[in-house]
Amino acid sequence: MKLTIAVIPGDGIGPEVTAQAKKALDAVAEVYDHIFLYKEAQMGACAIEATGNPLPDKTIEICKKADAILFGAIGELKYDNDPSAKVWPEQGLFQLRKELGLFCNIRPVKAYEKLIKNSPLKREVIEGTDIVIYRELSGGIYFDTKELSEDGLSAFDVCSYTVDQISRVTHLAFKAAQKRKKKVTLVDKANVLETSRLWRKTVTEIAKEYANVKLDFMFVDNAALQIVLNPKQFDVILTENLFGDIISDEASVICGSIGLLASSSVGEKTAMFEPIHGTYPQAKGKDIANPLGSILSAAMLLEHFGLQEEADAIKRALEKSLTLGITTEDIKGKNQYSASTSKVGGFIADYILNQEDSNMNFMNIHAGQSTII
Ligand SMILES: NC(=O)C1=CN([C@@H]2O[C@H](COP(=O)(O)OP(=O)(O)OC[C@H]3O[C@@H](n4cnc5c(N)ncnc54)[C@H](O)[C@@H]3O)[C@@H](O)[C@H]2O)C=CC1
Ligand SMILES: CC(C)CC(=O)C(=O)O
Ligand SMILES: [Mg+2]
Repeated sequence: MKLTIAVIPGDGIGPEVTAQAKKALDAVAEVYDHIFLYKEAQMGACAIEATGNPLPDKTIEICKKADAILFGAIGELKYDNDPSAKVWPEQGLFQLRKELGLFCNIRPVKAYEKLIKNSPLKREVIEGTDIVIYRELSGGIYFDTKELSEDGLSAFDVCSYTVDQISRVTHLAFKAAQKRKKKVTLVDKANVLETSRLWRKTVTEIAKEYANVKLDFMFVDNAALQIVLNPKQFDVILTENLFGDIISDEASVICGSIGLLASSSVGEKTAMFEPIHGTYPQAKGKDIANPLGSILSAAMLLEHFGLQEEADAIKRALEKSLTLGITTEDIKGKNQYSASTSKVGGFIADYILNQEDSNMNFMNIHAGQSTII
């Protein structure tokens, strides 16, 4: 298959982790005889520095022409800490999601056997957890009117949703549940918010079309508790933009690190693949960030095009890296045995290239070390 992939590395650790995802894709292309062409584009703080605009027109054009988009992360402390900034990196991401009509962000969360001991949660709580969060991505409080009063003493952000926005993501969530454990949990705040009441009404109606899927409801404050108390009760979580953003970061604790969580953002015409984390500015340029979320996002990209065998090859390589303990310091703690971002990415690419004979790569990576864990 020939695919043109727009690559937006972004800011902070974005370029470092995206480079590892590309290595994995290149290895897949070689082994499975595909052609992946990359078109790099700027977005975020780097784009502001270069052009004054967090989302240059050229980036939109490259993304619209591509078959899919691989995205790192955007954002920089300089802008986070300047409330009076006129333009900021995150605007680029939100505008791109809008331009491309990306309305559903899919975030799988699972407990990896090898990493259960790395989670601060107990084994018996998280073992076997397999959740997928369907986060609405085009509406809600992130997208509607926001204003600071002239005297600077008050501000508002409007949260709005339409039935159409709710319906399209709901259908995707129910279709996913049909192929899984047949349960959808709608996370909302319907005891307080009018938008949440519209969500409940709309989702309840749509649920009738999926008779084999059980629908239940949970208020978001309780969901934040239940995700760490009893995550195994969830199958598909369906929720609005802000709640999905927050509870998915929380759910990443189940995996052992947010650096492991991947996502796909889908629209009618295209899809973007991105780790769920941000730019982790403290790690920028240090080659210590976990690249697995970005690499798994590349696997989701392949799945999107029906390349399941290829996606599975990436996932097996990832599992092997966990088994061998070739992991970054967020997993292992900072010590002599933690591997760098590029070494983890290199191992995964080599493992795919060498048709899964890991021994040689393992020796290369750990040359001079007699033990690894
Ligand atoms: N999709 C995007 O581009 C996102 C961008 N951001 C932006 O990123 C910047 C930093 O935001 P934060 O709130 O600090 O969130 P963050 O996700 O960048 O980092 C939070 C914490 O998660 C951990 N972490 C994140 N990614 C990791 C990785 N790959 N490997 C190991 N550990 C990792 C680190 O402990 C870090 O301190 C801000 O400017 C924010 O706006 C935040 C979230 C998403
Ligand atoms: C730029 C961020 C506010 C977006 C975010 O946190 C996310 O989409 O997960
Ligand atoms: Mg987020």
